Amino acid sequence: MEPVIETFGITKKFGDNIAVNEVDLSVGNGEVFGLLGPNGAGKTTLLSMLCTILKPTSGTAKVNGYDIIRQHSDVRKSIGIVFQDPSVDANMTARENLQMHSDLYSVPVPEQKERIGSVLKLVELEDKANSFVGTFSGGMRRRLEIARGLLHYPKVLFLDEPTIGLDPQSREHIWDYIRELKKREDMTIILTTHYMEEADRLCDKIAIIDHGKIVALDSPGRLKAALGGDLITVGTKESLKLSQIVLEKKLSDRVQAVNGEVKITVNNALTSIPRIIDAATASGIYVEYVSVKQPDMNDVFIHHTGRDLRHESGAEMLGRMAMKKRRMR
Ligand SMILES: Nc1ncnc2c1ncn2[C@@H]1O[C@H](COP(=O)(O)OP(=O)(O)OP(=O)(O)O)[C@@H](O)[C@H]1O
Repeated sequence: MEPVIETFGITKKFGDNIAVNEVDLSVGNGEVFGLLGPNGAGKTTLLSMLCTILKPTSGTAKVNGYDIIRQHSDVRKSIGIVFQDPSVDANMTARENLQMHSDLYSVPVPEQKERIGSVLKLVELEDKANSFVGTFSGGMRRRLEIARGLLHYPKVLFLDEPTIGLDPQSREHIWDYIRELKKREDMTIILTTHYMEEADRLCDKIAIIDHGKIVALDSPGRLKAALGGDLITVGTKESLKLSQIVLEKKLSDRVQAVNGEVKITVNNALTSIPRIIDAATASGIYVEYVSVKQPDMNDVFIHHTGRDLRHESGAEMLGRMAMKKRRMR
């Protein structure tokens, strides 16, 4: 099967900073493909190059068979973009916003009314068609932006952090629309996220990106299975010291100390836990708690990047959103 997106050593440098570093990846038709990574990993930069908003420093990519450098206007016509930059006008109604975009993208006039009705229906905003966008909640605006990105029948939809800052219920709604789109319109969807649950539940494939490089790429199920075994989490103030002891005593060779916890992957937790606690006690380390589970996406992420994203505060998230919006202008 011919990939819908294919990148060839695509690279973007900002001065000495290599934001995207020789990335090769391919996305198949009809896939929901997630770029998952910590702040500054290069997700938005990669997406922006694929959308022809930014030009690569070297390498290139094909989107829908078109080269992003030589055939950028063909790429643009064949894709839908929903980025962080607020792209709907608060002083217009939902329908007026969509009407303006249809004209901009030359959606044939006889088809416009039906198309606008159909995208509004998809994001459940039909009854708000004539309301001013200024009165919409954050989630409703995001839904309208997605509807807008779909008006010209794109074959590929690019979504930059589609649910950032939304409450859990609005997030679930957006996930439903994305799933529906994939099913109904046979569309390929590529999105960036730093929400583990979003990547896990929504994406067919996930590329974990860190320091501009893809460090893992597979289906969520296979990424989790690759970690294997039981994951023991030990809470202690001396997580670094305990992780070294576990390694020295060969209790496991997969150990990471993150945020006051030690994550230890073992074949059998039942036999390993007493030995880990004995080793800790013998070294005078106080163990606050111990838990066991099968690895989830967050563990996959920690395994590949050495970082835990769950600890981002609301203020950090808002700061990041503001910075992104500034950069997109
Ligand atoms: N226009 C720009 N000028 C200079 N540096 C930039 C620009 N855009 C991005 N960068 C830098 O490139 C790197 C990758 O940024 P990018 O926004 O792609 O990361 P990201 O994974 O989307 O992160 P986040 O989730 O925080 O938005 C960062 O170090 C960032 O500071």
